[in-house]
Amino acid sequence: MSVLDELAGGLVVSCQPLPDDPDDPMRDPYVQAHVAAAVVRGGAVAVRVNGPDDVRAVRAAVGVPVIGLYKHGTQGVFITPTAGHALEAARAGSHVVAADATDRPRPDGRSFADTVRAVHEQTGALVLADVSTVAEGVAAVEAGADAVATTLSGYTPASPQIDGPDLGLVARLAALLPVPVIAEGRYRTTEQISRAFEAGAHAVVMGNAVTSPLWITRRLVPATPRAASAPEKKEHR
Ligand SMILES: CC(=O)N[C@H](C=O)[C@@H](O)[C@H](O)[C@H](O)COP(=O)(O)O
Repeated sequence: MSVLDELAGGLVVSCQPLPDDPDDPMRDPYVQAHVAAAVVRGGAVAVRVNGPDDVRAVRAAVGVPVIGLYKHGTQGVFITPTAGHALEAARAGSHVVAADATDRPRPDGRSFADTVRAVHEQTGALVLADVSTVAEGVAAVEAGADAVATTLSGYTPASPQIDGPDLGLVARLAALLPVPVIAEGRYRTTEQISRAFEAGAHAVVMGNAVTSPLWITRRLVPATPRAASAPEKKEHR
């Protein structure tokens, strides 16, 4: 049985600190290991984790598959941008390595296929292609990806800039591709999860809406009167 079979019909939870806030107090492998253990206790069938240190800590804390990535930078191709990052994520204990498979230029000028080849030849991990369009999904499978995720729809110029998840992309990829299609990106509600499975998703990934108190609180606070009148922010410890 492939490790991807363990994800079938389930909820995957992404346990990551906020990429755009270097001071997110959740940026700590010990913390992420506990977050991962909690979501697994809640029923998550797998977890998605960023960086070798967090992958190692989470791998030791949970018994479900770990989808590891290794972000480098915040612009352009930054989710596991090179084969070197992918190999580090795999060697830290990822069962599946997620990497950007969009058609944008990669920082080392190499291809997504090079990353797939390196991971398959040098480790036992599978490769999950994070894409933003149908064409990128098709190309990722031709390059050898074991599964495709809609993670980057909404984050590239070629994809629709919508507030909610790109359910249309899930449906089109699921109808076309011979590999599992994973729905990811801006899933917030149980209804969206159901609609992704109806569209043919193999699994659904939820991140910030489950695992980032910073992200969740920042979305709630603007609804309070205090937010409108707040003078300067004081921190009480
Ligand atoms: C675009 C990008 O960098 N996505 C990253 C991928 O690993 C994460 O920052 C997201 O939190 C993750 O994809 C889950 O998505 P959401 O938090 O929307 O449920």
